[in-house]
Amino acid sequence: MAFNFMQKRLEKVIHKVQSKGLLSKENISEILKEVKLILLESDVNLKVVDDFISSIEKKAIGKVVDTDRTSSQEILKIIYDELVNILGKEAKTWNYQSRSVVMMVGLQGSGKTTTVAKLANNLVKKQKKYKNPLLVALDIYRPAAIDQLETLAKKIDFPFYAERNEKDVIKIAKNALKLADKNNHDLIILDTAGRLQTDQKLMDELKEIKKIFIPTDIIFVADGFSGQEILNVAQEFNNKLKLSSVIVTKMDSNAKGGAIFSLAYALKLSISYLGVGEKIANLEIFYPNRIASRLLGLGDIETLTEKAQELGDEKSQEKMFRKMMSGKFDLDDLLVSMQQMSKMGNLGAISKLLPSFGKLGKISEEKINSMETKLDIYKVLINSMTKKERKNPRLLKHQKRKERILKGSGRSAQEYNDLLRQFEKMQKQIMQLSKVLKSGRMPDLSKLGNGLF
Ligand SMILES: Nc1nc2c(ncn2[C@@H]2O[C@H](COP(=O)(O)OP(=O)(O)OP(=O)(O)O)[C@@H](O)[C@H]2O)c(=O)[nH]1
Repeated sequence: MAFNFMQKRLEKVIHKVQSKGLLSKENISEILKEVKLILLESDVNLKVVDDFISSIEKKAIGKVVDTDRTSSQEILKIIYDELVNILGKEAKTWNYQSRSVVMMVGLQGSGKTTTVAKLANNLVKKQKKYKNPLLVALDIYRPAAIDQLETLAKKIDFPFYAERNEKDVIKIAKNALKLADKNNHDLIILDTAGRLQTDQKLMDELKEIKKIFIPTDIIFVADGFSGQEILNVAQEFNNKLKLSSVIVTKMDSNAKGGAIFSLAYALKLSISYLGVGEKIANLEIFYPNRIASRLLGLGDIETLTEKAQELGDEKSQEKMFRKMMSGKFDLDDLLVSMQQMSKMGNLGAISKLLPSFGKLGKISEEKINSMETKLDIYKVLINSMTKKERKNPRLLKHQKRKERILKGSGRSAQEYNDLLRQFEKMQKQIMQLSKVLKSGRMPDLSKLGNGLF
């Protein structure tokens, strides 16, 4: 999960701040020392950390001097604002043109080829900004890169251009541009070979490609695992090519993500997206305010809401709600809900978007893992039931049916009974909620969600 390393540590400090209520000058200095250490351990550049801490210090200590002590909420707000400031203030809006040419550059293995497909998919299928994309393979030095891009292009059903026997990249680039003009491609994404910023010949090649295509965007792809050295690398690429933004990849793994702070603050480069997995859909727009909120354990309800909205159209959600309220919620509906939840990501990832100070946020990692396991078992059991049984859960009390389902699913009688018990409990809660809603009283939402686990 993105920023796991930093988030876990920062959350602890923030809890400490919250538990104090009022803070003295000494309290603040102590807290800032801890924050500084966390950022340094996360590979954030020293100069960036120093600027960040001294800016908070000035604002926070100023408040204490005015009032003798100041509230933890005010200090939290100052830390949050400074985080947003460091991360780039606002999300980078996409530079939409009637025809966009995007050039992906960076070190070897940073994730360029994967990101070409992810970005094309995001801009065409998700954001619907373009209709006719073309993915161009300009990495002739690693032959597998061409196959890799071709496979990805096929997966998303997008046109792809490569010349497997041509050794001159510039020729390929010129031919690709001719094809793009002929076929009116409105989004052209170039996958260039990974290279060191010190390799003059290859850096000149990028400049040549730039001259041919005159790209609207030159995106530097940085590996989230990068340490301090990424600053010099990006600086060199920026000097030679003038970068438009950065995409930081592998933020789903244990990458510390310190590079993001350094690139955004020290080089003033905008971070446009984060790569959060190997799948094509695993690309997230980078919103500085949402990331700051997540880092401080304040959750990211906006992203959670967006994920939920992506799951289904309003009509089908309303249909499901009506079904629930009329007491007709069956095991088929439960299966659909569980499948939709899996589409949002695993429960661990979802829980990271919730504020950690609320009831839900306090769920431990073990509990989340056990919930995940239970959901998987329930899915297997429901999949072994007939349509009729899912619609009429009462049939599931029959011994013969139970034996058949257990045999088919390979699960135990205890797990089967557990599913039925939890489902009944959930149905009762839904009925109670439905009565309360119909009576116009305010429902006690804290009791909801206890049903399944
Ligand atoms: N977990 C994870 N893996 C990623 C992500 N992005 C890329 N990868 C993986 O990182 C590895 C390298 O990615 P590529 O797309 O081949 O990198 P590249 O920059 O094109 O590599 P070169 O062509 O050698 O320069 C692959 O195994 C990808 O699946 C990401 O966001 N998360």
